[in-house]
Amino acid sequence: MVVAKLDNGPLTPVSEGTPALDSPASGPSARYGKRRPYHFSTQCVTVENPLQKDQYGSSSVPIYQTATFKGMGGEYDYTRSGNPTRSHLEHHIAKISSAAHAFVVSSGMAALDVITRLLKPGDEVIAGDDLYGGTNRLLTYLKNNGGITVHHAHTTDATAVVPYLRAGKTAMVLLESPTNPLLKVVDIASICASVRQLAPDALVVVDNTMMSPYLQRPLEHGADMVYDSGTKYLSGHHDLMAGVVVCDRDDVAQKLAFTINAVGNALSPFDSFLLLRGIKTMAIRMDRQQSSAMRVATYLNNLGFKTFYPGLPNHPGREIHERLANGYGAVLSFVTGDKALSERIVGATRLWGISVSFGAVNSLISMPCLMSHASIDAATRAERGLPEDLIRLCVGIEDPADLLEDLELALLQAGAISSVELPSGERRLTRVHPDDGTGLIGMAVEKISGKLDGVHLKETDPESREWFISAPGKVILFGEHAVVHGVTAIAAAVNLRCFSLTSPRQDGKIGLRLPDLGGYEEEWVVEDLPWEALRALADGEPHGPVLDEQLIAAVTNETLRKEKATKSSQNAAVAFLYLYMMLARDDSKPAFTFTARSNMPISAGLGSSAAYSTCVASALLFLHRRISMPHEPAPSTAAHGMHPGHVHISHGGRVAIPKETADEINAWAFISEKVLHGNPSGIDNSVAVYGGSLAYTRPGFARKAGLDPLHGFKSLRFLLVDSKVPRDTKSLVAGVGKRKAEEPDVINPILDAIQDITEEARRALEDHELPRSTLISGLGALIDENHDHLVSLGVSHPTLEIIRAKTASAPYNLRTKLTGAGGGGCAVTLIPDGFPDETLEQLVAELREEGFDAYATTVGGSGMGVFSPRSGEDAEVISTEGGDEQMRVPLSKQFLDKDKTELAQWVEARGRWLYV
Ligand SMILES: Nc1ncnc2c1ncn2[C@@H]1O[C@H](COP(=O)(O)OP(=O)(O)O)[C@@H](O)[C@H]1O
Ligand SMILES: C[C@@](O)(CCOP(=O)(O)O)CC(=O)O
Repeated sequence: MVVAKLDNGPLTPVSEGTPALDSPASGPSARYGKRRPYHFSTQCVTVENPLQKDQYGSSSVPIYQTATFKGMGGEYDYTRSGNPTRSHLEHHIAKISSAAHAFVVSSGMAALDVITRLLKPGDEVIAGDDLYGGTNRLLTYLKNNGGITVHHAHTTDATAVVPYLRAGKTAMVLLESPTNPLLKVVDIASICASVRQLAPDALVVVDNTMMSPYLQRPLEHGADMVYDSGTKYLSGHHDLMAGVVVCDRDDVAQKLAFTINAVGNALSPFDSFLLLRGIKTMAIRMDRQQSSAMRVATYLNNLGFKTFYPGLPNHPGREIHERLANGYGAVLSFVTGDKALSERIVGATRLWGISVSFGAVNSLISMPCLMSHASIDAATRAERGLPEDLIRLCVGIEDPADLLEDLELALLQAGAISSVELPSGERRLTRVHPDDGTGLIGMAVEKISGKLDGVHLKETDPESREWFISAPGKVILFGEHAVVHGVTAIAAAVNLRCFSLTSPRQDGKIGLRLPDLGGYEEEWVVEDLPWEALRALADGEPHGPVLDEQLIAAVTNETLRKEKATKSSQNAAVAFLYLYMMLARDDSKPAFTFTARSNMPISAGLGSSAAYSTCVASALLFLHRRISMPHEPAPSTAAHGMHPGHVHISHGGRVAIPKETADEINAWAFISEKVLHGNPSGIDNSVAVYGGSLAYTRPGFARKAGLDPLHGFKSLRFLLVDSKVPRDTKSLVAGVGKRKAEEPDVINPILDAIQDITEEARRALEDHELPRSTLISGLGALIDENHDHLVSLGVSHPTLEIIRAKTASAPYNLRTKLTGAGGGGCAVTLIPDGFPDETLEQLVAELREEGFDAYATTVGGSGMGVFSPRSGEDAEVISTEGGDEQMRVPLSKQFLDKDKTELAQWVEARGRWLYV
């Protein structure tokens, strides 16, 4: 065959005798006398087969979605053996590949399977040493089970195959160029010449997936067969799996056709249609992909990362590649010098998807040793020179500016580069070389302050680790609203919680991710925060009762400058920034991302804001080193020798955080609540921090203030019903306050009556002699009474009354009141002992039918909790393709992606939590 150099120019016409001839192969240059073949991109879109004209002239090839064809002696009888949609596709692929024959099967590996079935026991195969993991796996299988001998040669050196070539023995030479993932170039033409000379019967097979027929056509360099994973560039959209085999030799084609029919792995009609559709845009996609890939490779190379891409001037195989191919493709890889650093980079990208495979319109990032090549064992990977820290980038068609920016932010965030502001005001990016691992975390953090003052973090420093913190929501049984004005309230922690994760970053920024609030995500450069507005607290100085309005205004301004903020996300961000700044110390302003997710309804009266505030306060106090977290309690040891041993009575981590630490957290959670609510009583954050159940009286009023744990509460069952009517605690609390000021004679007696209720309830709950049935019926009556007072305070809502009526109706006969701020939100229903489960289920179902959500809850559980996973250990290893391609998903991504219903169980199962 003629060796055609494409240069985007005319294609070599398909070889003589090919069934693939059709009219669109020749183009519109008749005005110059002789018609010339169309260019490649034109060939891609002109799908026409003169031997298979459509009866209706449909301009797109129809999907013959049928297994069988009627009649006898027709062209098609059974789709395993042949199908018109697939025939069109095969004809088209043969045409654009300038091949005599093309076959399409169900995946790239299926293509290789069909090809290797040409081998028989005793045959020898020579393969490269930088092979795709799946290819390696199949060859190993054949070696162990098929009597095939496999030699791995360093094919980058064309002469390396020569010692293995044995006439009559070598049956197949398997090549790939450039190799995946190291982008090594193999001189296919020169190896083909050696094979012809030394083992003329051997078939040279080339995996051309990295290039596609657009950029490289190995048949033209002497190969016998070429296969592609059609899942990649040919289809381009990662919405199908396919494999393609092309060849010129009729005898080989016959054998391939036999195998495909015999094993039944030909591509289905629908996937054939999709692949045909994808091919039409292949050239235009790949043009964009490879020009962006060149920019990305140049960028990384200029930063000093060892980058593998045949288009780079320093690539050792560039000259050979340019002889063989018409472009450099869109896959490149680079090393960072540190596996953990590479994992952080991969985890920090957002636009680049973490995924195996390549060739699609979306850009992907992966670590081959953990993913596509994980099926090659670590020792073999090392032997073949596959670096464990290698990152592979597969460039898509997004705007290259976005891709570069996302990569740059990830490199910064991971600590692979630092951005330094020069005296001129310009920013310079510098590669940060990984540490040599002398107990330091393995990264240098250069502060973005204009001078390069490297700061090393130790693994033991809280800022260098990830931390989970969680806090419960609450149910107020008696006394909401009144508690703001000094009345005692009774509340308990519920088994719904807010969970947060702090992940360190190295780019001098703090990030806030609140997926529950419309996916709010923002970040701030720490140095650029409005520090001039801060009146810093002296060491140990408490915050004081009033918020610093100047700082509130300054941080509010910071959040206003950001897009996408709603009122609630903005409030949450203001609380976060206010605490961050108030708690910061001059010498340490840690950079990290704080992500919070909650499995309770937000703004429904269950204290989501206090649970969030507790997470924020704990994380910030801790990362600013205002508090320290306790060590895990030592396990029990048996007496041995002179040592008496030590008993550790298992408490599941409870009561491990000392009271002084909890008090400090509570004080700051209250400050965050003030930012969110204006005038909170402090009951919500107290429950979120201390857990359990308690009677709470706010300080500053006539009654004795305090926080007393209650015990009887724990054994009570409740149903929480969310009316789903949104409301705003701040304005409801302010509304009652206003009425109290305007109509004290009406409101004060109501508040006193509520105090009587809470005192009565408390006495009953603490009276252990009281018969259980008397307790339950008494509490039911108090619930009704308290609710009526809340109605008088003007904080009920028609939906809450509907819920009350429903739960009070037969056969349920239950007592319900609003809980929390009211105005919508949740109602709480007391479930007496022995209430049948089926009846409760029926009630829940009926409430759901009416559009409400219901949660059966246990109360009185743990308060705030903390847990730090060991770095790196917790990256989840999940199997992807075929069961043994693995990928490690960074903890922060897992946390973000977990389904809400599984969140609590997943987070709590990460390890040993310590609770207040
Ligand atoms: N999971 C969360 N993520 C971020 N902010 C939260 C979260 N939960 C609550 N908040 C903050 O708390 C506010 C809700 O407070 P509020 O209306 O009092 O409801 P609740 O009765 O649930 O405490 C939200 O608007 C938001 O500012
Ligand atoms: C109304 C009030 O008593 C409870 C507020 O609870 P919530 O925000 O609705 O969860 C106010 C308070 O105690 O701060």
